Amino acid sequence: MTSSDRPSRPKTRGQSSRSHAPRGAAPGNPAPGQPSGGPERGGAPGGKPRQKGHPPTPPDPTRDVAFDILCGVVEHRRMLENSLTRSATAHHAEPRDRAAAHRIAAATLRHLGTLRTALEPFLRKEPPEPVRVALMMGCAQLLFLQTPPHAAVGTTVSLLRRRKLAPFAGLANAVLRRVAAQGDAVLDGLDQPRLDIPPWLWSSWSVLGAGVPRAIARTLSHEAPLDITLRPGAVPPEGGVLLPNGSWRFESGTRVTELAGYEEGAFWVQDAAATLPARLLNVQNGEQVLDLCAAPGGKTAQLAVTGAHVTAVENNPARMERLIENLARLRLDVKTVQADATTYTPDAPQDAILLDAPCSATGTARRHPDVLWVKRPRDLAALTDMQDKMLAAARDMLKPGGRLVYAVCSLQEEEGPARARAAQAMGLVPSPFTPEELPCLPQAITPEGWLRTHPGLWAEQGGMDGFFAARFTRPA
Ligand SMILES: C[S@@+](CC[C@H](N)C(=O)[O-])C[C@H]1O[C@@H](n2cnc3c(N)ncnc32)[C@H](O)[C@@H]1O
Repeated sequence: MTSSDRPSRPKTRGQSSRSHAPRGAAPGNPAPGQPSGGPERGGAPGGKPRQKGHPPTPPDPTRDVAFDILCGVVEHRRMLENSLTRSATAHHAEPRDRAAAHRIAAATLRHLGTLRTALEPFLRKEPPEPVRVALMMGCAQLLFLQTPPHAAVGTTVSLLRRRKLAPFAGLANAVLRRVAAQGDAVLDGLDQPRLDIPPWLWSSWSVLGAGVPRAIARTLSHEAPLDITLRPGAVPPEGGVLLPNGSWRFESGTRVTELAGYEEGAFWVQDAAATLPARLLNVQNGEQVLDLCAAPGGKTAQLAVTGAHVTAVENNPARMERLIENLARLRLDVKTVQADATTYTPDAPQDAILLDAPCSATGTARRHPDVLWVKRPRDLAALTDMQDKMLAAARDMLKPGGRLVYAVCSLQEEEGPARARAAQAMGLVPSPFTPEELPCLPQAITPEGWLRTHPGLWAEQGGMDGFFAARFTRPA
């Protein structure tokens, strides 16, 4: 993380000096510490910790995996999913440990700027970054996950000891006990929405309208609900709410595999906003349709249920496997091709193409809060270059008069409006969307006839992912 991406911190630090070291010990945490950046009380002369006297720390794959994920994001800009798989294997984490680790890591990432700033008054010295990560993780459990204080404090202290950071166990004990004692008061006066979005993203979202960055940030502070798309005629599982676009929404934390009809292929997981680009391609029964960049296949499924002849192209073998599994569960007849969308040549020119291009995915930060802290402005150039190559390739795969919808789950200008203009410069003719085509969300159609959704829309129902889409035709 670069310093410019970090939320600004208050300059004054004084509360620690007014504080008193806590008395007593949390379970599994026998030595109360001191509220300073120094080593745990009882350290040997010369600053070396005395390890004697502490019982062995119990294994805790949940916190180990969450800590690895967070260090991966904060220190190495590694995506959450990559660290999750690697760390879960290393720590022999059971599925429920993985799920719990994901929940802790995601809550910490959703509130990363707030946690960093809230901890400042408790720290006299800057701790090493992994220690700060452990403190933020402990704090997130206390303030946002309602973990009982003894568990949040004790597990953080044990984690530091397991990770050869024992000299900071006392600091963690003291700081987290003080945070637990003060509770939500530690958040008083903090502009949480502003702190939890890196400044470069906040300012880049201002073009979406006054107040939009704040509306987005508010939605991103909550876990996203689960949305599904029903196949035509299927019975919706119980417990969902019907959204204006036809998606069914379930509470966050709902296990999709436990919903009635999952095994039978009655529905697929798809955010409400993600349903819009394929819908706006207006695919008809019998048309030849290409889905470029198809996995995991929500949009492929939408195209296939129309009765069109769909070919799904995906270059990533693991994601292709997932796409094939999903299509098999849904019993949908789709031709799948593992290929690079920039060089693939279809057997015949196509009636319609959906290009859901790889992108920064900043529109999906509700589900993937790591995106906020992993992506940098300089990552955009390689993505926009790839998007242009894909647009040019897609143009050449179309019949004269054929339709193309370009879509990205990004909120960034460079990947949205700028690419639509690039497509026009490549000879593609704009075919603007109209608000009448989208009566469920007319406010998402821009004056240019593009689709722009963001997480602040339908906020009272839990928001939606951010998407940009534009439609074109190939001239005759
Ligand atoms: C935004 S995701 C697609 C989501 C998908 N359309 C859906 O609705 O489920 C982009 C996909 O493009 C794939 N991809 C990236 N580069 C590609 C390339 N050169 N050729 C084909 N697929 C590519 C990625 O592996 C990823 O699965």
